[in-house]
Amino acid sequence: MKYLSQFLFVISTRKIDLLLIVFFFVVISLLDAIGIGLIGPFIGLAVKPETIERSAWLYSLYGYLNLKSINQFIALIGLAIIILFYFKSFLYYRIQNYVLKFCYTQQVWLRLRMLRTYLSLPYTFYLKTNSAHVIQNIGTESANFTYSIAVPLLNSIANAFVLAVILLLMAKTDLLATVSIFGILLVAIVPFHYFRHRVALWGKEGLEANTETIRVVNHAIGGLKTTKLIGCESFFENQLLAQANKYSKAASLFHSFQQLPRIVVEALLITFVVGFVSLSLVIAERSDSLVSVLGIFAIASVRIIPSASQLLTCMGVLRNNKPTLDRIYLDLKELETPESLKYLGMSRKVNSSKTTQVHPFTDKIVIDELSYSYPGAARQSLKDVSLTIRKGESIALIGKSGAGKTTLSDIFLGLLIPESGDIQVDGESIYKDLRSWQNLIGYIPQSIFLMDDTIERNIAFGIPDEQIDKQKLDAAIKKSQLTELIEQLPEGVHTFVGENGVRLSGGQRQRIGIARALYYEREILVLDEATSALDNETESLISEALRELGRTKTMIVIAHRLTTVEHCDRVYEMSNGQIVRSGSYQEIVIEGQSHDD
Ligand SMILES: Nc1ncnc2c1ncn2[C@@H]1O[C@H](COP(=O)(O)OP(=O)(O)OP(=O)(O)O)[C@@H](O)[C@H]1O
Repeated sequence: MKYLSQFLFVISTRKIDLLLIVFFFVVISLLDAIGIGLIGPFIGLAVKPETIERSAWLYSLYGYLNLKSINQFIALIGLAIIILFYFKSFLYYRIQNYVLKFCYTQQVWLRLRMLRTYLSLPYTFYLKTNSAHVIQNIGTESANFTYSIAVPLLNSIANAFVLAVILLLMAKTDLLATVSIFGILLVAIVPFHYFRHRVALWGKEGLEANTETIRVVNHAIGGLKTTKLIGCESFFENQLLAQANKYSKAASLFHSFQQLPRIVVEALLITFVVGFVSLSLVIAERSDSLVSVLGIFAIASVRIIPSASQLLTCMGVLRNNKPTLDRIYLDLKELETPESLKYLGMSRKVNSSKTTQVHPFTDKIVIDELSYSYPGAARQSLKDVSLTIRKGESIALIGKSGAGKTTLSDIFLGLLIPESGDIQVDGESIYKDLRSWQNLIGYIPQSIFLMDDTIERNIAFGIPDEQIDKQKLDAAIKKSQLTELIEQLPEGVHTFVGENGVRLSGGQRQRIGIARALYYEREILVLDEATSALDNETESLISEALRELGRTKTMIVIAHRLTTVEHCDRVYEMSNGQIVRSGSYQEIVIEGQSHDD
C-alpha cells in the first residue's frame, strides 16, 4: 500500500488514466490467452471432425452454411481463426504501444520534474550532495522508474485481476481443483515473501554501486590531467572494479532469483497433478473423475502459469527497485517546492518568464552586518560584514586564502542566505525578491563553466539559437577582447570549445566568461578573479576588459593579484571573516605594502 501511495505521488497523471492503463493490461492478458487457447480446440476438431456434433451452435452453423463436407467447414473455421489471430495481434500491438507510450511519457515528466526540483534547490544542497546522485536520478533512475516500477506495477495489478477472474471461473467447474491451485500459488509465494528483504537489499546495493561508479568516473575523467600525470589510473580502475563487482553480484543474484517464479510454480503444479493422479489411482482406484480435473489443470498450465509467474516476477522486480522508488519519492517529497511544481501544466515547452523581472537599482547597495556559518561548520566564516557600494563604483575584496571573500560574494549573489544581516538595494532588502535581484547581476567565476558547445552558445548561455541577439553578441565579444581570437578560428563563433573549454586557454576561457556577463547586460558584475597565473599579455587583455567594464558597471572584484584592483574605487581587506581595512588602492595596497616592509 505504501508502495502504491509513493508510486501515485511520483507519477504525474490522473488516477482515471491509470485505471484505463490497468484495464488495457487486462485486455492484453486476455488477448494472450485467446491466442494460445484457440489453437488447441482447432487441432482437436481437425483430428476428430465428428466432435463438431457435440457443440450445438457449431453444428447448426455447419448446417446453415450448407457446405459440401465437414472438412470444408473446419477449413473455414481455420480461416476465421487466422483472421481473428491477426486482428488480435494488431490489437495487442496497438494496446502495448499505447501502454508503453504512457509509461515512457511518465519518464519524460519525471525527468523534467526532477531537474526542476534540483535546479530550484538552494546552493547549500550542493555543498553536501554529490552531483553523481543528481545525475543518476535524472539519467538512469527515472528510466528505471518506468520499466522497473511503472510497467511491472501496472502489469501486476492486471495479472492479479486476470488470475482472480480465471480462478473464479474455474471454481464454478471444480471447486476442489481450484482451491488446490490457489493453495499451490500461495505456497509459491512463500519463498518470495521470505526473501523479500534480501531482494530489496540487492536493489539497494546495486543502486549505491551505480552512484559510486558515476562518482569514480567523474573523479578519474574530471581530473584527467592529474590522473595521467601522477599515473594513478589503476587507483581509479580498482575503485571502479570494486563497484562494478558489487553491482554485478547484486544484479546476478537478483536476475537468477527472477527465474524462480516460473520454475517454482511449474514444479508445484506438476507435483500436484502427478501426485493427484497417482493417489487417485492407488487410494480411490478411480480414473473417471480424473479427466475433468486434468482438463482444469490443462487450462491452468496455459493461462495460470504465465500469469502467476509473471505476477511473481513483477513483484520481485518491484521489491528489487523499491530503493529507486524510495530515492525518487524522498527527493521529490523533501525537496520539491511550489515553484518546481509549476510545470505540471504540462506544456510541451518550459516557459522562462521567471527571468524577466529586474530589481530597480539607481543609487546604492548596502551590505549590513552579514554573518554566515556553513552547515555543520564549527565557526563563522563571515562576521558582521558591512560595506556600501554606490552605483557605478568598483570595489575589490582582498585578503589571504580562507579570509571569507568567496563566502561574501556567494551571499551577495543570493546563493547563500546569511544567518543575520541584510543586503539592501536602494533601501529595499534583496530577500523580498531574490530572483529579480539576481537578474541585476552578472557573475564571472574563477573557473568559468563552459558547455561542450560553440563559443556563441557559451556566451549567450541558456538562450535558444533563434533568440540570440547578434548585435549584443558582437559587442560582448569586442569588449571582452575576444575579436582577434575568434577571427583566427576557421569556424569563428561557431567553433566548439570542447568539454569545459579544453580547446581554449585559461585566459580565453576567462574572457568568454566576461563576454557572457556582458551579453546579459547586467548592471552589477561580480568577478572572482582567476587564481591561475596568466601570461602578461592575457592578463593585460583581461585587465583592459575589466577597466572598460568598470567605467559603465558597478563591480565587485575578488582579487588574487593586486595589480588587477588598481582601477577600483575602494579596496576592502578581509581576514577571518571580517573586514579589517578599507580604503583606496593607494592606502591599502601601496601604503599597506610599505607598512609590511
Ligand atoms: N562548504 C563549506 N563548508 C564549510 N566551511 C567552508 C565551506 N566553504 C568555505 N568554508 C570555510 O569558510 C572560510 C572562508 O572561505 P572562503 O572560501 O570564503 O575564503 P576565500 O577568502 O574566498 O578563500 P580563497 O581566496 O582561497 O578562495 C574558510 O575557513 C573555509 O574553510
